[in-house]
Amino acid sequence: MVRTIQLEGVSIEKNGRQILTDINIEVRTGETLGIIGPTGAGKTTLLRVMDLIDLPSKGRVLFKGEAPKNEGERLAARRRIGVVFQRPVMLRGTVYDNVAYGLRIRRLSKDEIDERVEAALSDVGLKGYERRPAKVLSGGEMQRVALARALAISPELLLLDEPTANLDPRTSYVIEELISRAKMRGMTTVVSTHDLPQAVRLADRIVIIMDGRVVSSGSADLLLNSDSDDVRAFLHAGMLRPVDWRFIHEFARVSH
Ligand SMILES: Nc1ncnc2c1ncn2[C@@H]1O[C@H](COP(=O)(O)OP(=O)(O)OP(=O)(O)O)[C@@H](O)[C@H]1O
Repeated sequence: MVRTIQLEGVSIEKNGRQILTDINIEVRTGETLGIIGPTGAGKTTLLRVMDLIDLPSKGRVLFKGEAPKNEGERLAARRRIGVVFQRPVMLRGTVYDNVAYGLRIRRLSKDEIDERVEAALSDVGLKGYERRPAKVLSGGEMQRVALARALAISPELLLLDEPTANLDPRTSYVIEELISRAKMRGMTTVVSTHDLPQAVRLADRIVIIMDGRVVSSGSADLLLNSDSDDVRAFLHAGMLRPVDWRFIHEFARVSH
């Protein structure tokens, strides 16, 4: 089985705080992996580790089977990863400039940049926004520009941190459809979310993290039938009894 990224015994400590402990996760090429967990569990930090920004205090991270051996290799690997964080950063300039950013760094031709920016903006439903200043967009629009920027580079790994947290239901639906279409094209995606039905709709496998540790992982069905106390505790922490969770799962399946 081909793996795009693997975390082996990864621990992260920041400012004297243990944030992630002994994480073992593999992301298989072509799959969508859902990361769910309560607020503060370490989901964003986990995505930062997968984006090769946060370096483990212990353990190692393999991208395409290899751990970057030096700074040059780490940066080269990072260029193959697209990421959208929860609070997207807009660069100065227009929407076009923002989406073109990674393509210019990669020194693509002007024609190819135009083509890719147009395709990515149309994918996220923002065709016609090219000339708008990015910094005055609404939160939801910024989120979509950030997603277009990540998709435009045709990443080998797409990391999405709560991609619909600030969006209205219709825009959330557009984004979910986009993630599903990217998956159909073979995109390897990791999506962190608070939204359990969303995880069930999008993910092939789900990892539950609590207090910086993986407490369970597997298909939605496997989690549903889990008799682990930790998983049940999470469902309760999310104000969901197992019976609600079961209902959500059925609903997600029917409404997909
Ligand atoms: N630089 C840092 N120094 C100290 N503590 C940190 C640092 N960064 C994150 N943390 C702490 O680590 C924990 C995990 O943070 P993280 O942002 O990864 O959680 P999360 O699961 O993404 O939360 P949320 O769902 O609320 O976004 C939190 O308690 C946070 O306060």
